[in-house]
Amino acid sequence: MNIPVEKAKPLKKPINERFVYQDDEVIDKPFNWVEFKRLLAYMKPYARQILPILLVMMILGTITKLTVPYLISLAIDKAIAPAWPALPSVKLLLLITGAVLLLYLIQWAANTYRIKFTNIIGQRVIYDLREDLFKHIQKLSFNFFDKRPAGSVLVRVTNDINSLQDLFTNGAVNVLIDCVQLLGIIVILLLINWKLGLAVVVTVPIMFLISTKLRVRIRRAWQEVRMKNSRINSHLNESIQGIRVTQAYTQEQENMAYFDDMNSSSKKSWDKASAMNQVFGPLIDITGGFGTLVLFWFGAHLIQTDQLTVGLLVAFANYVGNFWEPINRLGQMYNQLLVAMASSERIFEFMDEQPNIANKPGAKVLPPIRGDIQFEKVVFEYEKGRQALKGINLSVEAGQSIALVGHTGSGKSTIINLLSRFYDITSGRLTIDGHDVRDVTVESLRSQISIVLQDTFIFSGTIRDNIRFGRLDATDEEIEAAAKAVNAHEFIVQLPDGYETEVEERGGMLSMGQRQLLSFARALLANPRILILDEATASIDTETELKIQEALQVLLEGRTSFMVAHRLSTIRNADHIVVLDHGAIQESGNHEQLMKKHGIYRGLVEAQFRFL
Ligand SMILES: Nc1ncnc2c1ncn2[C@@H]1O[C@H](COP(=O)(O)OP(=O)(O)OP(=O)(O)O)[C@@H](O)[C@H]1O
Repeated sequence: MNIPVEKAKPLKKPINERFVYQDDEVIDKPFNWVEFKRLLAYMKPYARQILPILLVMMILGTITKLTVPYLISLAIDKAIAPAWPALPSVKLLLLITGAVLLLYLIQWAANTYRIKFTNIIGQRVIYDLREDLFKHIQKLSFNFFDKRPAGSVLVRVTNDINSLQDLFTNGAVNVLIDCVQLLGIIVILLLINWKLGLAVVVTVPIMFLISTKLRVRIRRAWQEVRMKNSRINSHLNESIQGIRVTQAYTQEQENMAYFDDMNSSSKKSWDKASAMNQVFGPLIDITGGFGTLVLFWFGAHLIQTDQLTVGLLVAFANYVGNFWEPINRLGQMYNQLLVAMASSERIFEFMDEQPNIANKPGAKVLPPIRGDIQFEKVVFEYEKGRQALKGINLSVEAGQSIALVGHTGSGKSTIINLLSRFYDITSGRLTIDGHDVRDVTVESLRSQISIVLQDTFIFSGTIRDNIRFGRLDATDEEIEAAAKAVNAHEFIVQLPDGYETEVEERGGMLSMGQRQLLSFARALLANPRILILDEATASIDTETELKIQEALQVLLEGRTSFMVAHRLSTIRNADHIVVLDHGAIQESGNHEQLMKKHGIYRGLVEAQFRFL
């Protein structure tokens, strides 16, 4: 019988290949002393105040902890077993019990304060680190962000700093305590009975080896879990940001399948890691049990041969019980340290990144400018060998309005990026009032230029705060005056709380036009000599456009302005229209002059007219 063979479906691109998320997790890193010292330097400012207290608490805690087993051995040998002739045994027992109680109390107090101060140091260090990192990232130039997805920057400020938090709040000080405790126990064991001490101490390296080896594997397994979770986060972030596009193209199923894939892979690695974790406990117990076996077997022999008392054997067992704890923790700490080192490496990598655009030594403060701008044979490359601007010559007088026109990718945004010195030109010269932009401080240059971008960025906060972003010391009256001047006041007062209305990040509740008017008010408040508008009127309705046109007149008044606009109707009144093509100026002049030329500009205007 012929069974019909189902025709193979054409292979779709596997969904796993659709989304590629960079793994921002370094699985294994050798210990790096230089970085470790750099990390410890963050503790320095607090070391003098807090470290001595910590040390005292640590020593107190350890001494009290290690004295208790010895007192118990005394109770057994001197009070319980044979009565001491000098003192009635009950009295001695009571005395010892009181002493033990007191010691426990001191130990409790010392530990409480130690934990409190460790947390204080840890939190302060993390606060400083996070602050330093954020401050530094804010200074980095555009080309740094061009190279990295926002998610990867975010992960370093959050996840990596958090993984250091563990090290500073629990780790660093506990290592010290554990080392002191371990050393103390070894000395006491050898003092009580060196033979038995040696027999027990020999098991330590075995225990340490098992603990470290196994923990390395467990750590890797958990790192894999973290890596997979981090991918889920990236996908989640992308999915939420792009939810409108996903729904518009009905890609929910595909997205779900991909998410499912990642989710189950994360679950699998979690199962694996947790299974390994479960092996660890019993294994340590078995080794510990083996140590105890040696202790009692050899201890019993020593008691029989009168080399040890019962009380001392109990004390021994007690010390040995306290012995595994620090060893176990030290192994754990070592792993934690390696993870923290990987994180700190990534953090310091960012901190060492130098902003490309920095004040050169001896840079002057740009005095208040008039607004004359000169581009002299300006060449610019984002990437070496690929010229985005090919020798631009442009002379702009103070107060003139310049419109930049051209096909997509012709270099319009690049020109305005260079004006604010977001990038440095590759060759040529760019001057403002005769000052080369590279010779003046970045702050003094940018404070005299305002930029209004097409995708106006609205920060979460009130409407008032968002306008005030233009000049932080502006009064409420100045803010409202600016809003009135650009026709924004009218819509603001209609909002539920007027100027105090809280807008979500990116201004989701405002329309495009409203966002634009807000950013005009922000720019007007800053009162810059040079104003840059990037496609400011691209996507709004005619009525809002009229309002924006009016606002623009107010905004442009008396300033040098650069306007990038795709709607050519909005730039008809510009003093000078510059037509760019493939990074070079092809035509320039005012609207009438360019229309007469029958060149690119006229072509663009006619094309738009036909389209309308
Ligand atoms: N950050 C960047 N890194 C590398 N190349 C870039 C970068 N930004 C722009 N370019 C390239 O530089 C050229 C000019 O881009 P620019 O953004 O100035 O064009 P534009 O005229 O403003 O285009 P549009 O009208 O589409 O905004 C393009 O070829 C673009 O691919």
